[in-house]
Amino acid sequence: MTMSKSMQAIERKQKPVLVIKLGGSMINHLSESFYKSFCELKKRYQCVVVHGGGPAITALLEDLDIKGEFFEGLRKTTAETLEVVTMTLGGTVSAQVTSAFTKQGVPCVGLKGSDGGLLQARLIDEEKLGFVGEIEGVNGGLIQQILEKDYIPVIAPLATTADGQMVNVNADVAAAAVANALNAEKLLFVTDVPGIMNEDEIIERTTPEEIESMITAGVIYGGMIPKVKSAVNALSEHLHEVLVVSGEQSLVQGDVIKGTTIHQTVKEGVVK
Ligand SMILES: Nc1ncnc2c1ncn2[C@@H]1O[C@H](COP(=O)(O)OP(=O)(O)O)[C@@H](O)[C@H]1O
Ligand SMILES: CC(=O)N[C@@H](CCC(=O)OP(=O)(O)O)C(=O)O
Repeated sequence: MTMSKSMQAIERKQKPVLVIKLGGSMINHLSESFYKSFCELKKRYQCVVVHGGGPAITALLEDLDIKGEFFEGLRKTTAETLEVVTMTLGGTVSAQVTSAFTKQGVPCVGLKGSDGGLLQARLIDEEKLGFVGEIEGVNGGLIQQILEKDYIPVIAPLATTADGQMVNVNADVAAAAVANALNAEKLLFVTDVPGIMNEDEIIERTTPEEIESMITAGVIYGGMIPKVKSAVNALSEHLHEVLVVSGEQSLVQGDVIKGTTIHQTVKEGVVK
């Protein structure tokens, strides 16, 4: 029996939101089992994708002989760099992600965060970082409208400031802001490692306090830092768990999502 349109709409609204951030490190290496498990998750969640593209930006900057510089995982973005960032994230990478999903039979719509006020930002520190933004608003209504049409929104982490300046936003930061705006139940960071590692061991569950110590001890470094910091900032009364998972394998094992789970600290029965 086929479901009426209104029944389908009710069923969709009852599904919790899952935000999936696809790391640039993984975009061209996502496995068949990743896509299969994505389709499984799509039955249980309203999925929203935010993609990165750091390696592709770096490669094009090198080809063009433009010097790059990072501060705490954020790319210094001059006007010249911003042009490369915009064409890479909003052009090549966005099209690569949407065409890969389309090939797997997943209907999706690629959007730049600068479209329709989707991601609104302010400059963090123009002198030090140039055109790099932190998110101060998300047009969640626009994302909901796309979900209502049964398309997966695929968002590039470009944003605009109040006076219309395009800015570059770290994709982990953008994904966390989208998850918060949509009261998402889960946020997944899909990357090129099976989770947060301590030497060769995967850490299955961890808390904001442990993460702080792992950063200080140098166990967590480089590109993992913006990811775990965004994860910790994203934890809320709605979002109890953020996961770091690999895109080289299936995201799920049975009903359980594989990888490292970052969860709130529980103290004497109180979730903090
Ligand atoms: N404790 C850690 N566990 C796993 N990976 C780590 C850890 N600390 C740093 N990393 C690095 O973080 C990388 C993932 O971040 P990044 O390269 O920015 O990926 P993405 O493009 O997916 O956002 C890993 O490939 C690894 O080199
Ligand atoms: C401000 C800033 O650093 N923006 C990032 C945006 C892309 C990104 O975050 O991609 P990954 O997830 O692949 O690292 C950059 O320019 O590389």
